[in-house]
Amino acid sequence: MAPAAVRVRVPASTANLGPGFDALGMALDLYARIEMSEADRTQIELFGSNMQGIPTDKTNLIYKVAGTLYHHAGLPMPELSIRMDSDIPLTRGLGSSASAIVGALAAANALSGADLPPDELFQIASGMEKHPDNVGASLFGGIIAAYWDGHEAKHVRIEPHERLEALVAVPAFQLSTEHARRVLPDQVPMKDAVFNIGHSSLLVAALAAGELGMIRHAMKDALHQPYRAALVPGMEKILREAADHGALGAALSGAGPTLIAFADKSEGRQEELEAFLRETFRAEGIEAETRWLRPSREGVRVWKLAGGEPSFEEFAGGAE
Ligand SMILES: Nc1ncnc2c1ncn2[C@@H]1O[C@H](COP(=O)(O)OP(=O)(O)OP(=O)(O)O)[C@@H](O)[C@H]1O
Ligand SMILES: N[C@@H](CCO)C(=O)O
Repeated sequence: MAPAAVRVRVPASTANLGPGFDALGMALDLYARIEMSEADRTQIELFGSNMQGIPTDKTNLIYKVAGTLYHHAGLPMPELSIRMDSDIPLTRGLGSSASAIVGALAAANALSGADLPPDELFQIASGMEKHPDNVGASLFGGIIAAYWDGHEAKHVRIEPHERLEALVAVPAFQLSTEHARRVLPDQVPMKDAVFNIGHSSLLVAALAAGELGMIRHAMKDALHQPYRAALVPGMEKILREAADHGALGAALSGAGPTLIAFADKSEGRQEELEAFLRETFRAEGIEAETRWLRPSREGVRVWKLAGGEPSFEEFAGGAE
């Protein structure tokens, strides 16, 4: 039976991990939350500072994605009451759009009673986002190796190593994926393609085998980061020197402008690495907020509400 209301919690994600352009993603323990129920008239309420500028009418991405799910399931689209809160900064390379897509699909899937299997949601989400890296991570959690060929997406999930943690440096400016894809060339030299196949393969093997020491050799890219460097001052220096300050490896997170550095929790050089990232950005005149995150082992989680649950504000504040 379809529930009267549902809530979902969906993780942020970092895409590419350097060489795995449009193919690798990792879920991070930073979350967005959505509550959805049927209503007489559509109403969208957004909470928190990360929702600024997001529309609250039927052009809202959450509402539109829910419509796609109902359409896909062959069900009539109802009017909806939607509430959303997010700790994921918008348009910074931490997968805010993927979290919105996956969160809305999972919520509408449960609310409608369609109960499509997770892989079907993955197909729909990959088609919407046009690459499977962020949506796969937000949906399944952990680390995802995936492709989407324009018709079909396939993935394998890798369990993150228990000592792996990530430092993100989030600059105080936005960079849309659309803009950061426009600077990429249509064609690349064969040697760059071969470079990325080798490094991406090594990275996947290192992550799967838990060989953290191999990450610094593998996390190098010739397909997108060199072209995007001009959009993110300080990025080249961070990618070149982060390992000298205790990082296992560093990459542009998704389409940027956030930089992400991975570390081994047991090595104890967190403060040095954090200062290096912040000061490198500051030397370019950019304020960046730094934050340590862990991989989120869990992907999107759904609760069907029966009544008597804590308020949405309490849920958004961490109550479950
Ligand atoms: N909760 C939301 N509700 C509605 N629209 C959203 C929401 N979250 C993100 N979006 C839309 O997605 C856009 C950001 O998508 P974009 O792909 O450019 O960046 P990102 O997903 O944050 O980063 P990246 O894809 O590089 O990891 C926002 O400007 C907004 O239009
Ligand atoms: N793989 C994508 C992630 C951003 O959505 C890119 O780098 O453009």
